[in-house]
Amino acid sequence: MSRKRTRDTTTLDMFAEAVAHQPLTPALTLDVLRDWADAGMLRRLDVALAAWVLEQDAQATPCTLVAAAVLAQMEGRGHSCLPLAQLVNAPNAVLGWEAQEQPALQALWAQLPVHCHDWLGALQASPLVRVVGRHADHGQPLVLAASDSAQPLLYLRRYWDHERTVASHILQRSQARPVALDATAARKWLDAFFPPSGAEDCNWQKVACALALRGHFSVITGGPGTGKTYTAARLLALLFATAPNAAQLRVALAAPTGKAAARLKQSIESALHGLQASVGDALDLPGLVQRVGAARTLHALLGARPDTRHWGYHAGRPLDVDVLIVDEASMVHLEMMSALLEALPPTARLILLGDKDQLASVEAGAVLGDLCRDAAAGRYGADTVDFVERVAGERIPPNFHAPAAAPALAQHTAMLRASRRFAGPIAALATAVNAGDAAASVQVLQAEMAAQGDAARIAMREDGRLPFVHALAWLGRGDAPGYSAYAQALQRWAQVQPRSDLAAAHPLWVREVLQAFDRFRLLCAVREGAWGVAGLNQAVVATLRAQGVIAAEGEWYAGRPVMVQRNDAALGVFNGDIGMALPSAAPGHGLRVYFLQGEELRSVSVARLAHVETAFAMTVHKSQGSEFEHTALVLSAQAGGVLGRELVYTGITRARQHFTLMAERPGLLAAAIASPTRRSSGLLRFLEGEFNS
Ligand SMILES: Nc1ncnc2c1ncn2[C@@H]1O[C@H](COP(=O)(O)OP(=O)(O)OP(=O)(O)O)[C@@H](O)[C@H]1O
Repeated sequence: MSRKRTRDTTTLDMFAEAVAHQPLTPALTLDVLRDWADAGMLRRLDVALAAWVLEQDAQATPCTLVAAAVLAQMEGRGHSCLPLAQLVNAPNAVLGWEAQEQPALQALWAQLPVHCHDWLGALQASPLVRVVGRHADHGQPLVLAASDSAQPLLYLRRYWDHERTVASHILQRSQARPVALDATAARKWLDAFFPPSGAEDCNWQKVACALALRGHFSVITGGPGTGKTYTAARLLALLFATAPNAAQLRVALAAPTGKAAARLKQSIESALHGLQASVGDALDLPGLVQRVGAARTLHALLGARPDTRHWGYHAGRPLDVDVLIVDEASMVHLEMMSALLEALPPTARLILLGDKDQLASVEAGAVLGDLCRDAAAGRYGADTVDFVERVAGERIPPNFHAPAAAPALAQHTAMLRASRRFAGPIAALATAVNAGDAAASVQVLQAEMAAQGDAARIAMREDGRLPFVHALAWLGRGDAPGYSAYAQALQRWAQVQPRSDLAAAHPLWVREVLQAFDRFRLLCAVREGAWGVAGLNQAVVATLRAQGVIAAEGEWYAGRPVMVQRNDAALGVFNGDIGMALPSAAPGHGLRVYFLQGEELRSVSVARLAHVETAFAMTVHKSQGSEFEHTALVLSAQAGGVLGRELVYTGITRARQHFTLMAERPGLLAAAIASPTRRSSGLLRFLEGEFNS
């Protein structure tokens, strides 16, 4: 069979033709998979797994090899396992290939067994596959979890282990005996922290605190501005107020990125200061603020060892904490969650905060989404309803009660439903997108543009004209800023540099430039292409050069915003941190990269920062945990399967005051809204006790 490195219809037709006229042997199967990798339909890594399976098991059948390659492909797309029956019956529902690739897929499928049980039989016969409940664990590289009642799932061993670890810890934590609680004291403090407002039927923030007081595990989810951090700060104060040994309470704050961690610490501390008025001298809140450790990335908290999968803290050397609050938990991938739960002592309380509807991590797993499957419905059991009424004085409305058996996890989960910060057209658009209603989303956009013209808070262009994207990036629109505000701040260096009080003026100027830059951001669905991160970064740099704002050449220039790509604990910079190269105050000391972390300004010499990327444009994935006054979401027609509902929702909810959508062609927004991302995972089945070995 010929090998071509481009994906064109002729080549793919030739694959289909060749497969149709030869008996399908394992060797031919590998050839087909390699051809697919050459055509860019699979990764070489995916085929390498299939080839390795055949090397190790000479009896491996074609369907075993295909399942192995697709499993590896799924892992690359963020799934923790492969739903086997779906692959057998509707391969393209799993693979999502384009129309021109269908004949090649169909030709191979015509030669493979039609029934899932034949695939299962082939996998079960392989010594490389451990069938859960049937085979002992000998370290087999693949794990098959099959049951009569539900879809069989095929795992790479590593992800099976991680899901099992996460599920067993969460089950233990959510089924553990409730913590002994002085209900009268708890009620007193809950009433003090959440005075009646009459705004909602049920104060879900108060409910969330009550639920979290009862156990060692709790999930607080909600959209932007629903008060997750506000609630978590009150919860901390409650734990402090009701702890027998409050003066020794060890509190840690963490998030997947440095920026989100710093933001969490800042918000918790300001919320605690704000509480002082309602507690007077009765509670030593400054003492509690002191007990809150530095906000850290999860990598730093767990003592990640660079370039290894090992962690400094684990079951044998647990973290030294009593309460751990993790923000932006939707970005915590399966492996990280597994490491975190292993390292957390059983007596410590874990509080996960996050928006379940946001994009999941790039890496495999969608743990928060899985854990929050029941969050909207509530599903609270009678015990929980009684407890909340007794301790918080809140009546959970009957439509949130469990109709029958109440799932253990749901009793530890609270969803905050009212946004305090996020209102108006941006919130209406986010709600319509989240509901999967493309027509309503477009209507919200059009109504705002028609009514407000240039002053519209949300706007959209779908005509695919790149010059408009470039103009937006420079000038913004109406009151919505672009990068010209940052350019002006940057150019003030000419006035700042000669000042006699430069040592004092320099940090103020650096803050001003960083804050001006943070007013606007271009967010992209993809990295490559003119409508991706690479093309838009180049375009903004070209505009800045043409305007004489930055140096005409060179990788490093004053005003270059960079995003850190790798954690470097020694330098104190972490994946996702954004800083800016600017002249240092000391003459002749060249450029340093300045980072604003909370209120603290830090700098690192450019020479020491090896793994960074220019950050005028960034992916939506990397923008999680950040917000900008004006956010522009740029949708490339090349984004394919990446364009999904969660990506659009996450992009919109990064906007504080203005949101602009720019699409390469009409219909991209509607298509994205119609494509919710479903990550395959067996976590809920683990939690329901279906897999127990
Ligand atoms: N019950 C409340 N009463 C008054 N103000 C509130 C209440 N809940 C939240 N807020 C305010 O609303 C704003 C948003 O709250 P907060 O930052 O806690 O939300 P969040 O869900 O953590 O937001 P994000 O999406 O940024 O993570 C804050 O200014 C907070 O002080």
